[in-house]
Parts: sequence; C-alpha cells; structure tokens
Amino acid sequence: MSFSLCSLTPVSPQIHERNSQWSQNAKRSIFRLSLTNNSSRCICRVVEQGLEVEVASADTAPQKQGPVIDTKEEEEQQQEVFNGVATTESDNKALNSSYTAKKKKRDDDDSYENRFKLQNGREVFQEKSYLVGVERKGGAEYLFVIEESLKELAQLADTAGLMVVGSTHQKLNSPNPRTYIGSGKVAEIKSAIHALGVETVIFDDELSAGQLRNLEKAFGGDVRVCDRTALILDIFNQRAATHEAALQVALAQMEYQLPRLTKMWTHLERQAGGQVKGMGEKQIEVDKRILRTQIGVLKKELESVRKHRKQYRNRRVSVPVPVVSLVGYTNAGKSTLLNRLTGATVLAEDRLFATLDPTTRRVQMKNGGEFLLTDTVGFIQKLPTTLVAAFRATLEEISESSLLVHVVDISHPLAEQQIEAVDKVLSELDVSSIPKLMIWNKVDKVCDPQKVKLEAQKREDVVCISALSGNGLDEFCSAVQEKLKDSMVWVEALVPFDKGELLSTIHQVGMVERTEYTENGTLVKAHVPLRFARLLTPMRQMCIS
Ligand SMILES: Nc1nc2c(ncn2[C@@H]2O[C@H](COP(=O)(O)OP(=O)(O)OP(=O)(O)O)[C@@H](O)[C@H]2O)c(=O)[nH]1
Ligand SMILES: [Mg+2]
Repeated sequence: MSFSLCSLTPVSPQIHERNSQWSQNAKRSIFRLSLTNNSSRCICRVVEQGLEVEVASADTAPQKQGPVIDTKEEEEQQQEVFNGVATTESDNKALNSSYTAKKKKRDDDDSYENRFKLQNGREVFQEKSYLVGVERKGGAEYLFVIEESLKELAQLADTAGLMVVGSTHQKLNSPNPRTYIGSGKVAEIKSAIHALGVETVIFDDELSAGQLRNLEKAFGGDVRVCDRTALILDIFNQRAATHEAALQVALAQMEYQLPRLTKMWTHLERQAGGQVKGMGEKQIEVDKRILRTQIGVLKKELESVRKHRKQYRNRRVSVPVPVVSLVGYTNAGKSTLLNRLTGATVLAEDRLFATLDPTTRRVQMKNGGEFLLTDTVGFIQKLPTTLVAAFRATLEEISESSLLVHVVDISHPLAEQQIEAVDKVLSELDVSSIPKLMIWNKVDKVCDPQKVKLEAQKREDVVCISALSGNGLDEFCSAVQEKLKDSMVWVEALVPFDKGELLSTIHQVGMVERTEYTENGTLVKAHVPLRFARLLTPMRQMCIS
C-alpha cells in the first residue's frame, strides 16, 4: 500500500526530536502521523508494517544554528568600549547596542540548545507555548474553574514536553464562532506572542477547523495553534508503548484530523495565478479519501489485535479468579497501588497519563484468597470523545470486572471535581451495575490525615490508604474481599477426595466459611463467583441428596 503526501492541519504541537524524528515506532506495524503547520514544512509520514512508505520534505526539525556572531570580535569590541577607545558617545552607544544585540542573539542560540530535553527516553525540542482559556458567563458547564483548568493544561503541556511561557483567559457568553475568543483578546495574544517568542498557542477547549485556521492567520508567522484534545492526543502518541495503544492513538488522531482537513491547499491556486481554480478543493477530497482509507485499515488491524486479546482473556476467565479494576483520575496513584500490592513495575510518575495500557497482576491475600488487579488508563476532565471511543475496547476490560476500585488523590485541591469527572466517564462506559469501592489515596500528603480518615469512616465504601507508604493496604484488601463477597453466591458442596484440585480452587477464588471431612468427601461451605458455582453444580446436588 502506498500513500501520498497530504497537507493537514496541525494535529498537535510538533515535538521536534533530534536525529530520529520519525522512526521511534518504525518497527511497529502502525501508521504514524506527524504534522507541522508551516506551509514550507508540511509533512505527513505514514509507516506501515515497519516500513516507511512515503516521506516528503524532511525539513521539519529546526536545525541547530551555529553561533551567528564571532565571539572573539565581540570581545574585542567590548574591550574597546570598556577601555574608552571608542571616541565619541554615539560610537559608544552604537557599539553598546550592537554588543547587546549580538549577546542577545548568542543567548538565544544558547537557550535554543538548552531547549532540547530528554522526554520519555527521547530528546525533544521544547516549544514555547502560551495557554488560552474561556470561562462561560453563568455557565456551570465545566467542573473546573478556569484558573484550575489552565493549571491542568499547563501540566499537560509540560508532560508533552512544551515550555509554558504565559497564559490568559476570557469570560464570554458564548465562544466566537470565527476565532473562539474576541478580537481584542486575539490582539492581546498576538502582542504576547511577539514579546515572549511564542511558537505554539494552546486553547483549553476543542476548536473547529475554521477557528484553528482563522486564529493561525490572525497570529501570523509560524505560530501554531492547537487545542486540549490535540495536546492529549500528542501525549498519548508519545506514551503509547504497545501495538494496540499505538493503533488506538493513531486512529483517534486521524479521526480528529478528518473534519479539520480544509482549505490547506489554496496556496496551489495562488501559485498558479488562479489558473487551477478548484485544485485546492479537489486535493482536500483526495486527502480525505486517503485518510478515510487509512482509518479503515487501522480499524481492521485493531479488530484483529482485539480478537487476540479477547482469546487471551477468555483463557484467563477459565480460572475464575475475580478481576478488580483500578479506575480514576490521571495521577491519582493507580499504578503505584498496583506496584505496591503485586510487586509489578508499571511506570508510576508525577506526570499526567503515565499509563495507557492495562496491566493485570495477581494479588495474594494473607488469608489465601486471590484476585486479579487491573491498572487502566487515567481519566481527565474534558476528555475528548474521540479518545473515549478509541479506548473503549481497552476499557471494556473494566466492564468485565467483578469490582471497580475508584482511586482518588484526596490530597488534590480539586479531588471532588476529579471524582465527578471520573463518574462522568464511567457513566459513558455503561458500568453502573458493577459494585464500586472508593479509595482515598495519598492520605500521607494531606495536612490532617486523622480528620480525613474520620471523614472516610463516616462514608460507606471508602477506605483511606497511602499507596506510597503502604499504609491502609490490609484494610483495602479486606474491603475488596467484603465487596467481592457481595457479588458471589453461597454454595454448600461435597467435593470427592479425588477432586482435591477443586477444593484448592474454591479456597483460591472464593471465601470458605467452613470445611468438614465426611466419608464421601469434603463438605465445603463458601462464597464463590457465580461462574464457578456453576462448575460445582453436580457436587451441590450431591450435597443436597
Ligand atoms: N505522597 C504520595 N504520593 C503518591 C501516592 N501514590 C502515588 N503517589 C505519587 O503520585 C504520582 C502519580 O502516581 P501514579 O501511580 O503514576 O498515578 P496513576 O493514577 O497511575 O497516573 P496515570 O497513569 O497518569 O493515570 C507518582 O509520583 C506517585 O509517586 C501516595 O500514596 N502518596
Ligand atoms: Mg498509571
């Protein structure tokens, strides 16, 4: 299959990687789409089956510029000024200002070099970004107040490897359909762009294709405009570590991209002096067709990957150990908890969206009981619908669990809003019938842990823990067991002596209340998962007779 170069609106801030700009995932059978918006370096690169299919214009990474000024000459000039060799005051001033300009240029070059940072094991160029938010007048539409939402956006930008140099917000009745913000605000941001050397402007809400285009035009130059969704997609793109996650992210990026493919080819008409009028429009159609084909191919590939995972899951189900899923806001401590309880080594760090792929590990309790614990992708407010849809299949694991453990960072000032945001996503996933347990994590970080613990005791189904220190983990396991018991059925079965392995499975997956040895076998009274109870049916009958 081959794909042609197409011109696309920017999906996200370009994270310039030194040396290997495109090849990070080259061995994976995925489509990798990276974009820049400068018309001179508009690129779409598609990688399939580990092969680079087509590449055009490699002029993407800003080349490191060599020092523009001759340091020696500059030092001599400076000496002359300080030694009073310059004859007149105007000469002095001229030399001074020339020196300042050259020094600034050299500092810029130095800071340019310093802006290459190691990010997720890759060296990336930190673009200077400026954040913009809109607060709706009288609207209780959003969970977070604008300042907090922008703070979170800054965290997202930092996670993506960008350098935030400023931010602003505006109160509006409703967003401007052309530019999202008002014209005065556009002008204000434009001045900030010049003053701060901004390269990317990030909006806290999803922008339409027209708004993106109009804003880029208004800001002028090479300034890139993107929105929260594109930024999150970019982080996911950087973090996707498995084949399935990479496919899901690529699909979400393309679906985000499709409606935004407009009017990018009008430069062709201008170059041809109007003789090829309509050519731009045609090219958009071609681009859209290419993208739709790619989306189709990706969906098929995802389907086959999922089939595989399902088969694996079915095999797992044959041993009916209850599955407990950890859900929660990003950075709440889900992976830390999984690691602590199971000795797993899932990446846990103080960054948003550290985890994308589910990881399942066995938890062995002190009383011999077991359950499987699954760590999942974190949620966030204003989670793009394209992403929820893309990750639906991964999150389906959640819908097959016996219990959902909602992990909350109780030390976070917006813990309550984060709980609401998580509940909102869970309601979209249709998992309301699964029992839930809430964990207030990071209790070691709050000012008054005792007060928080007392508050938790007053509530039903809340346990206080510190995943980091291990405090409260025994209570957590007991609470999980109690909750699991609610979803199990009571059985009394007579297990023949030659079925010893069944007896140990009952101990493993259920909660045994009593065992008695009789002439015909072992009489067991226990709570067991429904699926397993069915397996015991013949023995239950024996018991009844
Ligand atoms: N003080 C304190 N820090 C914690 C605790 N649990 C987790 N953390 C820290 O919180 C940060 C985020 O932890 P993770 O386990 O990566 O959070 P997560 O919920 O898996 O995050 P995502 O994968 O991004 O959704 C890390 O820096 C952890 O060390 C805790 O109980 N106390
Ligand atoms: Mg995690």
